[in-house]
Amino acid sequence: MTKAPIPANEAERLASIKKMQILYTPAEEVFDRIARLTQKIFNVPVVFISIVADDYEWFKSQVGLDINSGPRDVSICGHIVFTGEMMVVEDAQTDERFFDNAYVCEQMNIRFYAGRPLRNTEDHIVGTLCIVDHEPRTFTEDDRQTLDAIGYWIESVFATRGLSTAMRNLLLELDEVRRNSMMDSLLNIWNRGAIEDILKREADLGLRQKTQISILMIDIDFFKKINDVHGHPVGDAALLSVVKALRNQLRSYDSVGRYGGEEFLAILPNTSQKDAVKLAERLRIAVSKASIKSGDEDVQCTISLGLASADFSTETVDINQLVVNADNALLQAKEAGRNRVEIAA
Ligand SMILES: Nc1nc2c(ncn2[C@@H]2O[C@H](COP(=O)(O)OP(=O)(O)OP(=O)(O)O)[C@@H](O)[C@H]2O)c(=O)[nH]1
Repeated sequence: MTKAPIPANEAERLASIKKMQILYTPAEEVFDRIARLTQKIFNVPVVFISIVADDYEWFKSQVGLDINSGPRDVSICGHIVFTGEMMVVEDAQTDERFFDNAYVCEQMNIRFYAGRPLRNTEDHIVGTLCIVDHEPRTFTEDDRQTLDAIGYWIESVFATRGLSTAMRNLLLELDEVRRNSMMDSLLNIWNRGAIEDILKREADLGLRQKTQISILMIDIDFFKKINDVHGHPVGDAALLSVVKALRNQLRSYDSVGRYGGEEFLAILPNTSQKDAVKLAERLRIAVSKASIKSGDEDVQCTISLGLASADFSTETVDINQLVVNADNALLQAKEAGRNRVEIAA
């Protein structure tokens, strides 16, 4: 196996990645959508957007892969970071650089690989967009141009990535190990401690900037029954499907975290009650339309939502009380029959 050489500007490259606040962050819908679309366009089983860090590579988004990082010294993407060029390996098993690579042979069963370098706004190569097949493939000039265009799109997203100030501030304070410990490992969203921290920061910002804030307490309806009837793995798949539907509708500067087993807290900064109601309805409908496979059966689930809003320009806001209010509204939504949004009094 040929190890990828380390670029001459490695220290600057790593510092530039750090500034992006992208490593060990929750999944972001925009990257996941691009990865899913790439999979459809090329009809490949595996797509990933990797960020190549000091001694590991981490996947910002992945389709068809159940790992989210790997060691850099066996990373094929590391070669692209070094050369800065798109790399196509039509059959990794007959390529002398990769035939005995641990990724190729074991973990990822890579036969075909194409990767396009991804540059950030400071013109550093931070990682790659990769497509992988378990069979050898040919890659035409047209295919190269398509992969290049999608890579360009990801680079534009790097440039305009709209995280909220509260989330950016939290990320700035955390090293990668702590970031990882603040995420829910099953759902790849913030855990309860993190979402509570973000809420406090949003409240501080709201107070300073005299804006409005809305929060949503969201709970899956009759979730116990899904587990009991279809089993825990289908329950897990249902959780993932709900999160996907929520993330699809939420804006990049909204935050969502797992508040309890099947309960989520969404924070909508700069959002009036009127706009939050519309968004909550969109979330409710999106979840009700999603379905999960259980054998031959399609399993559907719904959510109940409690909404609480506050206006920092006209009232003194107790953020803990706001959470209690959203929780009470959620309880009302449950009592009123579920699959509905209730607004806190
Ligand atoms: N599969 C799976 N189940 C979980 C997870 N976390 C919590 N649960 C289950 O979620 C269920 C929650 O059930 P309840 O609190 O009774 O609520 P419910 O059935 O959704 O009923 P309502 O909220 O009243 O509509 C319990 O059976 C938990 O075991 C998880 O990570 N995976």
